[in-house]
Amino acid sequence: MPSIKLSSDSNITSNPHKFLDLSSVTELPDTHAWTPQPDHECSSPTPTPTPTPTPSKCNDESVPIIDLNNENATELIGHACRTWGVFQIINHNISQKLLDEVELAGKRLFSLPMQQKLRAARPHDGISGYGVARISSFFPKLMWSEGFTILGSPLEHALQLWPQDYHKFCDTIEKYQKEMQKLANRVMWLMLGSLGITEEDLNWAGGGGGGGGGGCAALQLNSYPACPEPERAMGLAAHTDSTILTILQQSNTSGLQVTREGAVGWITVPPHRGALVIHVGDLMHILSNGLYPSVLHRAVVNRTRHRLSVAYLYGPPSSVKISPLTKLVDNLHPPLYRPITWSEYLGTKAKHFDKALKSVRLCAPRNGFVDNNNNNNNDHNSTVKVG
Ligand SMILES: C=C1C[C@]23C[C@H]1CC[C@H]2[C@@]12CCC[C@@](C)(C(=O)O1)[C@H]2[C@@H]3C(=O)O
Ligand SMILES: O=C(O)CCC(=O)C(=O)O
Ligand SMILES: [Fe+2]
Repeated sequence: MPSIKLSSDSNITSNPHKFLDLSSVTELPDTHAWTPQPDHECSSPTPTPTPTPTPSKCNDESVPIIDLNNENATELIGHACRTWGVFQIINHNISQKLLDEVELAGKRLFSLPMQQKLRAARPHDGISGYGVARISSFFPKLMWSEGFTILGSPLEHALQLWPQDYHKFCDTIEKYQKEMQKLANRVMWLMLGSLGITEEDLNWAGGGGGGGGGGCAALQLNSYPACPEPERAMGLAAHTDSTILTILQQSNTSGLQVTREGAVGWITVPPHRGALVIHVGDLMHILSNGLYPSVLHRAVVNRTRHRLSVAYLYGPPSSVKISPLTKLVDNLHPPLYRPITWSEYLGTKAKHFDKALKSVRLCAPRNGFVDNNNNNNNDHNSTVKVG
């Protein structure tokens, strides 16, 4: 498991003392008042999610739901990645019991008194622990959420939060990390398989057999308390994930919204009990040489319901340089991105946020014009150390 440390010159601030105890606030403070957001479908409670979602082919309106037992899963996933950059999966073999347990562990954590949570506050130059969203510094207003990031072992944080009774949290998180690692590796190989990529083309990723070899990950617990004025608040501002892929578990309250090229506005991803959402991340976009878009997404909040989400942010091992896969590159399709490690990319994201991908780009096709001049970014100072 990795240890990721932000270097001190990072642009990301993580001052936990900005924290209001959101669950006790009855009026939206100015610090959290965003201008009203279009497509904020958040003022009415979500009905209980449907127990058995119907797998669908891609259509224009809703994010596809893909049954991993479907014999055409590879093609369906490939199509969803090209057209949406996001899809939901069912029959993924993660037990409902484990999904419920991790949700409960998150609820237990966020319902602790603020003083206790602050004992595990994310250090100013760090990545793991309790804090506001890392991307907060790029926005003038604060988000209506609190987060907890775990890298590798949860033990240190569990001891800070529950000095006597840390076992329960650790057991659940460790079991979840193990299962998610296998699933992330399997889904990654389904995504790559549909591009014709085989094990010989990618030697760090440990094959698609579900052994889980290769990647590193961060686990992010997000809590969105009920909000007195949801249409003026923002749970988690629009972003793409700096990952190969992200596995997102959302509790039974909707809030996740995505965009899709060609579609107008935000599209809600409805929660389905037992289904997991998969996001194509920026590093998969690079690997696929731009064939798979990384999905722009955000989380909105709700007037009456508390919402919890758990994101398993999956990336490559620290020393691996990620670049467009050789098989996808030829004279007609030059590499669009320069090689970059996950740590370097996290540093770039911390500095440039939504311009991060662009800053790694080699050639921007403009009316067929190839432009190699915007590779001006070495970002050595903002490298994030992984491993
Ligand atoms: C491995 C990762 C990926 C991180 C940074 C680091 C740990 C925490 C992740 C998130 C989780 C919440 C959204 C995000 C945008 C954020 O603010 O923190 C993510 C970010 C990224 O995907 O860039
Ligand atoms: O809460 C959600 O639905 C989104 C969370 C998310 O985007 C993240 O943790 O990266
Ligand atoms: Fe995200």
